[in-house]
Amino acid sequence: MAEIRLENVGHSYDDGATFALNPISLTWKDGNAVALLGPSGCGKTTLLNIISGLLTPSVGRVYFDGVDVTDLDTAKRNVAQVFQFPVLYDTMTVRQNLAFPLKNRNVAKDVIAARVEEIAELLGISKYLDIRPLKLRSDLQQLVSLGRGLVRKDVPAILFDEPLTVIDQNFKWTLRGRLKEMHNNTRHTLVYVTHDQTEALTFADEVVVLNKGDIVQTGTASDLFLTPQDEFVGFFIGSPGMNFLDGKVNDGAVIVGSTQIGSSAIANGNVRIGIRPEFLSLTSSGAGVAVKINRVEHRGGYKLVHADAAQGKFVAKLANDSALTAGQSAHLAFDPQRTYLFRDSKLCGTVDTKGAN
Ligand SMILES: Nc1ncnc2c1ncn2[C@@H]1O[C@H](COP(=O)(O)OP(=O)(O)OP(=O)(O)O)[C@@H](O)[C@H]1O
Repeated sequence: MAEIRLENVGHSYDDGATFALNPISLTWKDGNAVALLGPSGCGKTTLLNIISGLLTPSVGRVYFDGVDVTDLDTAKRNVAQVFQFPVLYDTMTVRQNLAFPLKNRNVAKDVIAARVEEIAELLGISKYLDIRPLKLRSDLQQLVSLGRGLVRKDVPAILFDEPLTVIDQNFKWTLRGRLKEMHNNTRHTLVYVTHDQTEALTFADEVVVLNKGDIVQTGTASDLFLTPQDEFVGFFIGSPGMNFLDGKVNDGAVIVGSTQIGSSAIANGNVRIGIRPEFLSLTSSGAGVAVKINRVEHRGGYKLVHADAAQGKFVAKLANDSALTAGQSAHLAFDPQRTYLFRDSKLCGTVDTKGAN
């Protein structure tokens, strides 16, 4: 396994007129599981293909364990890859498909046999080992594809491009758990592209959030959830995402409408106040910003309350025993320790409880 380092790597598909991936520098530690997360078109696959060698970057250099591999093709980089859809040989059985990457490298027969059994067990496909893959459902075929990616232990990295797209929703949970367990045991360097935040957050040690060709934040699941550095991350991570209300800072006081919600040392001026639906409270009487409830959504274990304040629309995630109903007025209170201030989309400060009313 290898440390992967990118130095000022960027890519343009139109000779520099626009960049699908703006130049970035980063280092992923040997043995880490990294997820590349972002909406469609943000540059995830471009970045993955640059690492695999399918794409030569327009600028910058790629290093595996300090060795410059920028000009090496995929085969020479020796990485394992799993794509969105199955890539298998139908002239071979599942067992032979799984064995192929090892056989190709002259691994001893008994070692291959044991490893194939181990991977099949991990993926729950042991009973299909002697069948040809095209006889299987597409999700089972994709499991075989995953197995082919996972079977070798001597690769610098395993690269996954949305590998669970065709897998049944319920089995995805199981499989993610098994992949995580496998990673804990083997500490392969894994790079995993997904647009699904649950997949990224449950799987990866480190999540890289991309938007419009830029890395907007890199962090653990809780970094991204609790301290988004950018409004995009606040909104993109979480279900529903972070709320943003218009506010201002005036001589240290953080104010929404006419309510002081706390204090902050940042300069006077307008701010966007970011707070997650989990950390808002709504009461039918008392202090706080005046709001009107629009809609109450029952979600089984909790309620989502959609409301309007003069400073913006927002959603609060409340316990099932909340008695608030659509059409009524309410008061919004903030958890200052979980409230963040943004300017020009970037995090610029936090809120102190001092002065809150
Ligand atoms: N071969 C190509 N030629 C021209 N433009 C491309 C090519 N591949 C990707 N792009 C463009 O580059 C940008 C980034 O695409 P990329 O596939 O890396 O994004 P992505 O985040 O992986 O999206 P998706 O989740 O939809 O695959 C997009 O605007 C896309 O249209």
